Amino acid sequence: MARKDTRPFQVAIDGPAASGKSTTAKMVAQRLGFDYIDTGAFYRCVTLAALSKGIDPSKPSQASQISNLAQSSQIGLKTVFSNSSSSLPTTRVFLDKKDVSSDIRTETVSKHVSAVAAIGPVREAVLQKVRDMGATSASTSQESNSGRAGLVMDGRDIGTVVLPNADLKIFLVADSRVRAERRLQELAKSGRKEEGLDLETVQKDLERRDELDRTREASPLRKADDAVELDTSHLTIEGQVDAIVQEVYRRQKAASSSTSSQ
Ligand SMILES: Nc1ncnc2c1ncn2[C@@H]1O[C@H](COP(=O)(O)OP(=O)(O)O)[C@@H](O)[C@H]1O
Ligand SMILES: Nc1ccn([C@@H]2O[C@H](COP(=O)(O)OP(=O)(O)O)[C@@H](O)[C@H]2O)c(=O)n1
Repeated sequence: MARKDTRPFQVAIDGPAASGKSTTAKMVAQRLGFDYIDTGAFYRCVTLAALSKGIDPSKPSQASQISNLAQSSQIGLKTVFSNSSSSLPTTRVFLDKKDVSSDIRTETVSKHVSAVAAIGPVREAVLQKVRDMGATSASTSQESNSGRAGLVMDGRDIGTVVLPNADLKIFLVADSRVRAERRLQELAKSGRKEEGLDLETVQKDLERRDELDRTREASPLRKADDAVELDTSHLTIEGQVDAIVQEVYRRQKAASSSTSSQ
């Protein structure tokens, strides 16, 4: 799609759970000098806020309390990029000023987050917060390698709802067994693996969450018509990052030659 204005180059990355979205998005942002927003972290924060108040997100009667929490919670993200292209950027997540980066990644939060994200008013509140953050980052973005600022956002509805005019939309997929193996390994490595948690359970939970995300009424998980699908099952992280970075360069070049020929 040719770009009509000078707004930052936008990359939207969507896909099912543990398909590699946030790792890839962060590394793409680092390579290009773009900003990064992890929208899943917002839904995880609302879920954590509800659970810590003793609210059970699986009960539909609690939806309005959870929606109020989504509105009133203050959510912040801080991504620290590295100068070395081989080291992974880290994102710290703050809920009402408290660092909850680790607390929002537990299996308990993962188990409940899709029910929370299916509540319409919760999505409206999160969408507003994400748009506000996107607008702030657009004005403070680093200059990209190609002299342009940009933004990478990942989630479930970025290409369809949050950034419907994104310059590049990627839909990341991977076999659910492979995704479960990667998620289990990640939990073990970070010390967040709960006692007795096995591969079957992780795979079933990812599949259950994907089903909820795909079938909900409000902004379901789906590939945007103009998204490029990338299957990461047999790719390395570097391979998938490189494929996206090359596509950004290709589109930037095409957009600047179409502007200069006008
Ligand atoms: N191509 C890949 N090969 C091996 N591991 C990968 C690959 N892509 C992602 N991962 C790992 O899979 C796990 C899940 O990736 P993550 O980026 O958190 O996914 P998502 O944001 O889609 O949930 C992470 O531990 C990440 O390092
Ligand atoms: N844009 C988004 C991002 C996440 N979500 C919800 O938030 C949950 C957690 O997102 P996440 O990106 O942190 O999940 P993982 O793929 O990392 O497990 C998803 O399962 C969705 O239910 C959403 O509905 N819309």
